[in-house]
Amino acid sequence: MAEIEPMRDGKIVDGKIALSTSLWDTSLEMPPRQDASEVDGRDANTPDKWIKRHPEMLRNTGAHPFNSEPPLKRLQEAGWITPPSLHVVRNHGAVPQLSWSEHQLKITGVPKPVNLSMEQIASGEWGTIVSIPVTFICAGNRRKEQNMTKKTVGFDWGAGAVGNSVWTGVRLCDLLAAVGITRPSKEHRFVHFEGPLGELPQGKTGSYGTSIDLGWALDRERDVLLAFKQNGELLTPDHGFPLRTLLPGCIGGRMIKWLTSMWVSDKPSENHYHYFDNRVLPPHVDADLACAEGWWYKPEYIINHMNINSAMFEPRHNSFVKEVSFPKTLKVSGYAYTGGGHKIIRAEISLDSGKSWEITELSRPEDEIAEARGTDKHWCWAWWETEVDMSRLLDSSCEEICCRAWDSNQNCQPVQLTWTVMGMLNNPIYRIKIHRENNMLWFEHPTQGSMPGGWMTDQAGQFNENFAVEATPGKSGVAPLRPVAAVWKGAKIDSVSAASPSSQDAFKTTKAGKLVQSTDEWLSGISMEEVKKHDNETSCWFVVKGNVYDGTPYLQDHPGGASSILLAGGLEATEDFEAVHSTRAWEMLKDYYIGPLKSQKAQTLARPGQDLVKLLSIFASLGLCLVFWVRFGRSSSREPATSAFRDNCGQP
Ligand code: HEM
Repeated sequence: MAEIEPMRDGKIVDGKIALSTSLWDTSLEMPPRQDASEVDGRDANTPDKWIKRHPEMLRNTGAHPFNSEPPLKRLQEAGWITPPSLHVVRNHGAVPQLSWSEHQLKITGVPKPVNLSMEQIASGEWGTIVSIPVTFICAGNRRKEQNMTKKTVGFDWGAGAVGNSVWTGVRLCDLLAAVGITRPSKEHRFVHFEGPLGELPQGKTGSYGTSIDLGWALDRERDVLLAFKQNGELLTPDHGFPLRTLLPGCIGGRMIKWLTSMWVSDKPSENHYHYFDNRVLPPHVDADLACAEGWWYKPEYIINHMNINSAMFEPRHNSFVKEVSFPKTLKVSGYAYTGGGHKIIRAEISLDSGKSWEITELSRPEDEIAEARGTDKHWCWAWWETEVDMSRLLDSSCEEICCRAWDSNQNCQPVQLTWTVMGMLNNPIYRIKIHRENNMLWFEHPTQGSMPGGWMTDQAGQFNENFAVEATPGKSGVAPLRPVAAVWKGAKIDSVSAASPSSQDAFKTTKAGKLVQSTDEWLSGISMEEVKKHDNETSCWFVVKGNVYDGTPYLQDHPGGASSILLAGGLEATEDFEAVHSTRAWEMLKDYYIGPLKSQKAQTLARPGQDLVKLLSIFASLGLCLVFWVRFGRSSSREPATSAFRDNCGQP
């Protein structure tokens, strides 16, 4: 083994990491890590207050749990290899605090069960240590486009839920061989992975787990790793320190972080998240039907391998070119990825809403690595770019720039979005709208992840001066003669128009919700002062759309964990609630209603004795808070939950 695949322990030498190859040596330069130097104020009151996170990472579920993607601009500027600090993170709850010296991986259900320390795993005695570049993608990448069409059960992700790093670890097939498993049998068909027990609110064991077919795990060509390093350094807590699984070509949701136990059995996983997460169901199935008809349990709807996808880095959202300084050409660039080890063979753009497609210049740094490895497997994203003649963009018949990619299996992205209840693997062609106004041209992406803006959102068509950036001119100023890939001769393809999401109407009733108690007084109106007093485990109220809810009885069962509700305790939480929840969750919310919020006016009238000076001082401090808030953004999670992540202003 060691002869055909030498030990590659991921050490950085002269800024480079030697990769695992069998034919000749090759290495990859590592980008600057860009680690944060201090804990972000937004984490201060959460269980993750010990973790330093890049301040520009966009938070898609408020302050906690940390579900985060980099703005597209930062992702692109970081380069083809993504530093851990700017790499997408999906956490279902608090990050477990584990130690390298004490952590053990328990392996059972095998002929030679064993508990392995991290030192043992990293020693190379249980399998050669290998280093390979792999693109990691959250299956929710681009989900906000689905949510803007109709709310799914998942929270918003923009197009930045993707990162590419060099991962170092031991091959699962080698480790399995060392514990006595070299091929599937009737008793040995699935390999299970699980994180720490009791880590999460849901499921019998409270742990995140899944299983994959043993044949997949044993296939050396599929490069399944138990990884302990990312880009040459030990994993960061958010990426699974000290040990995680890494399944190239697969969705992130199957790669278990903080890996604690592994076993082999004759049945697939029964873990809660194995069934109720990472599924693509047919579009007619909503959350209720999925439960009523058992769709979660149908094995064919599980998702493992990534589908083909692409998106544009440039022109950036809200970027512009002014008439006085129109460049000759404009740079159009983006990324593309696919699953299952296939490779992206071309990326195309269309300037006529998909009737014809023109081939762009593709960059696939992985080719040389795959060659040196002697494999046809491709696990990394491809980048592409081209330049477009400004005269074509100025022509009013050009309404949008679209992109799509093709892979070596001739898979291509669909023209239209297909809605599904979890909104996963969303991959229709990516469309940037072109606006012509005030002697300038400006560009609008479909969404912005957790940031406001985008032609699919309520803010469609609104140019934001505060975040405006100049679009990048083309490199050479001469548009290449791009080969036209295909021309659609059929009926006109309409460009997709902006769909306004229908936000939930304010809920009105005179009765308390089924699961809480209220009083006549509260049902006639509750002051914000009263709400503020209920901000802890014994009584946790929050305000959504002018109504007050008592979330206390739901703390322990909440899928987002008790801390998400506690963080909203005593606060106005409409925007954060809206960002995350499905129609079903909005229905459930009604059961926790305890009364309407008293309007500011009503509260003032109810206290005629209050002198004017006191009122003025309240308004003055409110004004000051607002100025402070707008100026510095939110740094403490005890500030109003509303807009918790909207002010994180690194515009993609
Ligand atoms: C009693 C009130 C609440 C109910 C009934 C409720 C219900 C739910 C449900 C059913 C989900 C699963 C996803 C879905 O179906 O939408 C969920 C997820 C979530 N909720 Fe709530 N929720 C409540 C309050 C809150 C509050 C006040 C916050 C914070 C503002 C919050 C933050 C979250 C987060 C972050 C998740 C996502 C967890 C993940 O997927 O990682 N929830 N909630």
